[in-house]
Amino acid sequence: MTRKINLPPKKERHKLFGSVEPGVKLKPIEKDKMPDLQNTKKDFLFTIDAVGISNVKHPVIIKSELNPQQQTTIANVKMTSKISHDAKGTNMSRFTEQLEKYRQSGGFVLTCNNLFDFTKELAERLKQKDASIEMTFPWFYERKGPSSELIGLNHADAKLTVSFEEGVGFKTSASLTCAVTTLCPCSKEISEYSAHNQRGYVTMHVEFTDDYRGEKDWKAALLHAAESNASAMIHPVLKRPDEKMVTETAYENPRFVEDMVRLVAADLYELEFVQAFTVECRNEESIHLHDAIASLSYRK
Ligand SMILES: Nc1nc2c(ncn2[C@@H]2O[C@H](COP(=O)(O)OP(=O)(O)OP(=O)(O)O)[C@@H](O)[C@H]2O)c(=O)[nH]1
Repeated sequence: MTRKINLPPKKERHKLFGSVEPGVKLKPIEKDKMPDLQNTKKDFLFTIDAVGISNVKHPVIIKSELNPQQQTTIANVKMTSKISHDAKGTNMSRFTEQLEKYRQSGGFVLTCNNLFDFTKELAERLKQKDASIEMTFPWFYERKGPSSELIGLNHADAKLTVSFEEGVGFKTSASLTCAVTTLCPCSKEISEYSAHNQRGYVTMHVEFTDDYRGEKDWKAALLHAAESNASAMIHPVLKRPDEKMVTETAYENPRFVEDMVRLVAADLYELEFVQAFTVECRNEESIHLHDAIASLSYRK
């Protein structure tokens, strides 16, 4: 039989588990009477390149050339600024205040112009000459089966970074990691039949040209650069006719990890809004426990 419990009131329950009455409090409770340690001015020896907050989860609205053309996703946000050697600390609360301002104005929309305004205002709010924001988020896009045209959602990991510095201007960069299929050319060449294949992850880091304002959707462009050069694309929904096409397409387009980074680099080279790039490919080898990796960097 279940034991009947004589439940005390909540306050008593808290006491039972160790809560105590508040102690004597002598320190001021008014903001203007509190010491402001972080605003102490003295020679603190070193200038700090970046101080701020990271790992902030925040809903953001992103636009895309691919369907769905607008979506709300969760970004992991990092915001920083420099502080000079004569200031003890930054004002941490102002980073989240700035984020909240954008949320309350109808949601934080991740466009270049919005991030330019955001970083400039953040620098002003912090009374500093610079500010940066980095947004990492999953981006979802529709993918059709090649034969059935049945739609499902895929996603890639995206990162957009904007930095503002007084007298210098804005710097914008981005990264995208997406999954592809790669089929081993060596395996195809030496085997009587079949060829092993694997899921490859292509990561592209790009610096945008100074005049880029998001006219072309960088996410869709980077995704295309990776997928159009792979052995085959990854699909959420495949019926048998689709599966046959994907399998044969991979066999017709074998790729080493080296081939992948060079071919993707060629596409990024052709994108006018890209100033510099790094391409990495990591194949989760199906015939090994280890991964095969390659990377290259280029500045135009
Ligand atoms: N600078 C700094 N602040 C920190 C750190 N960790 C936590 N904080 C806290 O961030 C909180 C808010 O700081 P501020 O933004 O300077 O708060 P405030 O001075 O009341 O706000 P303002 O009126 O905007 O200047 C403080 O309670 C700090 O203790 C840290 O490592 N560095």
